[in-house]
Amino acid sequence: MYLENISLHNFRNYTDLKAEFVPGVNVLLGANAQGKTNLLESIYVLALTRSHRTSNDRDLINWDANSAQLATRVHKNLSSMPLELEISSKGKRARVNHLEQSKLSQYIGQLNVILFAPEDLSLVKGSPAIRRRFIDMEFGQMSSRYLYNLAQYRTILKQRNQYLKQLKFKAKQDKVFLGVLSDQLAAYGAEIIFQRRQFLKKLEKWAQQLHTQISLGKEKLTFEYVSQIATDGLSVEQLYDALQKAFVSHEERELQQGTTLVGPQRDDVRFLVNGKNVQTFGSQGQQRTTALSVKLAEIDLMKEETGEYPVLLLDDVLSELDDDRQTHLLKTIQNKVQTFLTTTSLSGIARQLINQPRVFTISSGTLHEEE
Ligand SMILES: Nc1ncnc2c1ncn2[C@@H]1O[C@H](COP(=O)(O)OP(=O)(O)OP(=O)(O)O)[C@@H](O)[C@H]1O
Repeated sequence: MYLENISLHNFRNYTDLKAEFVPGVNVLLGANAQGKTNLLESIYVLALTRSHRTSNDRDLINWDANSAQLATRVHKNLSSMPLELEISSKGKRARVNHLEQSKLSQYIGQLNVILFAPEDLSLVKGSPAIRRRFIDMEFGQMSSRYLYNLAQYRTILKQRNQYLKQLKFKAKQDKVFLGVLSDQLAAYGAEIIFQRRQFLKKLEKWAQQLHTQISLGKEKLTFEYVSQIATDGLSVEQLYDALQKAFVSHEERELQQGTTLVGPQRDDVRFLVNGKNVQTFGSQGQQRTTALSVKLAEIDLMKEETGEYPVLLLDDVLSELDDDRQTHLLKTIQNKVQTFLTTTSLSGIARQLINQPRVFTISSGTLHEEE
């Protein structure tokens, strides 16, 4: 799939922007703080209805305005379709083919994007929360059922945590309602863990191939799902039973601490290179290769799952990669993945590897196409 164009009204520092893109590589060139990342962010927001760098939607609206409008035409399945998103203090409204969607989860998935930024190294080096967010965001784009399970789980988790806090201060504890919440949580939690494991299995297959290529056959990348309960090879029903048992065995501690201690909100994924945890034992280079392989693997996985390649957003990453990795990345995307890449200079980029890029210069929220 690719974006034919974009139109932004009062999004960040773009008061009025209209641009046409090429299906190949679109280079966004400009000095610092001109709006390069804002433009990538707008594409990300059009895909996922939320930003990758702020959870406060107000930040996305121009400081002098009350609402922002974003629109694009997405080309896929040999035709094209308009997507529109409005962000205001009242919330978000999304339209597909001019039809308003009653739920944002119905809108998400029409446009698939993969964002790659320098901080993606934290996917390997950072906290488990970063990896959970990665799984949830990427997998959520491919499965509305997963998004639904996640939303249900989060709502019940919040209720259960509130209830645990209340119980903590009660002399006489009525645990019947806690049992009901635990049961619901186990049901959604089991689905989530099952789907995550399936997703990771598929992603691992693609990431493994890429990692082997980039490391010239020297390294084998594997993934491991990390949870307080045993999850290996278990069905949804078995995971449900395991979670229920875990809630029972953790009940005393949960009551003391006033929070839920087991479940997918605490799980993690470990990346292993030649059987060793790359987070603790990997060199800087191995960690970079792992992050790159995992991100690039998403491109192939999305194609496998949805039938279309996603749109790739590269925020200032080419200059961060050494020549070999840069070459690998550019060869992977060449002629198949629409790519938007931001850079402050073209000098560090192997331009000969990019087939007929369209170069836009960005300055103070305006765009000019270079001849
Ligand atoms: N809500 C907003 N309304 C108006 N302007 C905004 C808003 N949010 C951010 N900006 C402006 O956008 C600019 C930052 O743009 P952006 O983050 O896209 O920079 P960039 O071109 O990617 O630069 P760098 O190369 O430093 O990352 C800043 O000048 C900032 O003041």
